[in-house]
Amino acid sequence: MVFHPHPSDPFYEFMKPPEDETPAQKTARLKREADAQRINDEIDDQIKEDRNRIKKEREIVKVLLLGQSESGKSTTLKNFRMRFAPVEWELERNGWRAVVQLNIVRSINTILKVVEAEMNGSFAVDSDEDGIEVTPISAEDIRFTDRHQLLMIRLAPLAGVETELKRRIGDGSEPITPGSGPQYATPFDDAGASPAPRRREFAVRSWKDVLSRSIPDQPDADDFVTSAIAECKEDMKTLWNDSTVRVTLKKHSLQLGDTAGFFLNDLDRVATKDFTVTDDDIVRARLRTVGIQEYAVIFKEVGRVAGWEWRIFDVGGCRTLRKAWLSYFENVNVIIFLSPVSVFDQRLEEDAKVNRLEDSIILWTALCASKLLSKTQLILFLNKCDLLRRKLKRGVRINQYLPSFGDRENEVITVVKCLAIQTLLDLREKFKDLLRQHSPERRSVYIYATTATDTTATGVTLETVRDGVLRENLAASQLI
Ligand SMILES: Nc1nc2c(ncn2[C@@H]2O[C@H](COP(=O)(O)OP(=O)(O)OP(=O)(O)O)[C@@H](O)[C@H]2O)c(=O)[nH]1
Ligand SMILES: [Mg+2]
Repeated sequence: MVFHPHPSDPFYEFMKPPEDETPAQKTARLKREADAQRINDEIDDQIKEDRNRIKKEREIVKVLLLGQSESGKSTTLKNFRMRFAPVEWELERNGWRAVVQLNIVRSINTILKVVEAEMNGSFAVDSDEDGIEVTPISAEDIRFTDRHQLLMIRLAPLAGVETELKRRIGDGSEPITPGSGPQYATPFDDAGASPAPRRREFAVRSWKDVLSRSIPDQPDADDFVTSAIAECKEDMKTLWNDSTVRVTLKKHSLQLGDTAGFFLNDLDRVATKDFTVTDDDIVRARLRTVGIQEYAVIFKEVGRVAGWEWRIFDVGGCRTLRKAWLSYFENVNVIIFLSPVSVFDQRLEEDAKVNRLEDSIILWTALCASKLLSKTQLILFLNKCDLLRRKLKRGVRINQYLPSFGDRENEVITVVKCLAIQTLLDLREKFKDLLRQHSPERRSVYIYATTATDTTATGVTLETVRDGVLRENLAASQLI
């Protein structure tokens, strides 16, 4: 609507039409006024739109998943998406089939390499992608037979299957060697030395690239990879269940059952032509993150809030990739830090000198001390509780590796459950103390004991986390 001032308005004199205006002049004037009004309205709309967008962006919660490699960041992201973005989750389901298949053939090929080295009586520090360190051991107590030779021959095609799967998964994205290059213990440090990585693992820049590629809706039973895996099923089972092979793996300290992407106990189901991927398979499948992945999760209704959006960023946790985290620290609302609790007897893949739990502590301390992150809400997941229990059951103790922990030699805690709880309590206190000592200002941290592969329990934890963030946000906005 064109604005016409009232005769009492001081602008009236300026804006009133000339008295001798011809009909043509009047038409032109009215058009000019209408054009001016339209432009005005467009500018008003744009301002309104910008205001709404800025308001909405302020309401979007920016969440970073941080932690060392294999701490469970991507698995936590999968849980978020499974629980709160079920439609997209379903669309991606079949894309994970190839990742599970790659996990299977990699485990088998790893076993084959160790067995082969053992059969040859040789030892080698393998520098290829698996980086299996085969140490010399006496061959007397390991007796291989022709049956093993035959198995090796029959399973040899799986090397080609692994290459093909990597080509498919990596095609269009970029297989990278995450363990090489300058290393950063924390994102705030200068580059440290670059020791040779112990094991190199297949990685892609983003799942989106992998999963959005042309993936058939149904398993293709005639596909070369699926057929080859199905044909090798019985031999793979025989290899995995063979007692001589098990002794060999044990001698080389290869705890395959505890490693990422382990599916050898599920071969009857997963090594078949009509294998359909379950939720559990997806959370157990391992695909190392190299690039930073961003996913939006929209909560339909939380209390009285509807359509609340979280932007979740999943980073690569390897030391060579930590510098890249820094550019995501600005305006981050929530950090979910994952510290795997079962790793106290393990060393970093990228630097064999560093104990994995100590690495996690260094990283947590640096994040707590950062001024840039002093307003960020911290949430700590003490993850891989299932593996902690399994390790404790095997008799491995934290104070054998880190003497400052669980220093209660006189205390006899025989029940694994109690020991696990005690270890978790010790760790919780340690992480809390570090926050208290290093945070630039007083703040709290929410700590959860998690097993990210247990999707039911993790789903409940994520709801609690979401509700906690909502409460903190409301409290903060009332303070403002
Ligand atoms: N048993 C067990 N396995 C877990 C748990 N959390 C994660 N995993 C497995 O550990 C492996 C590594 O987890 P990811 O989520 O890929 O680790 P990440 O932190 O994203 O690692 P990067 O991408 O290398 O930084 C996967 O195979 C997961 O299935 C857990 O609580 N228990
Ligand atoms: Mg990851």
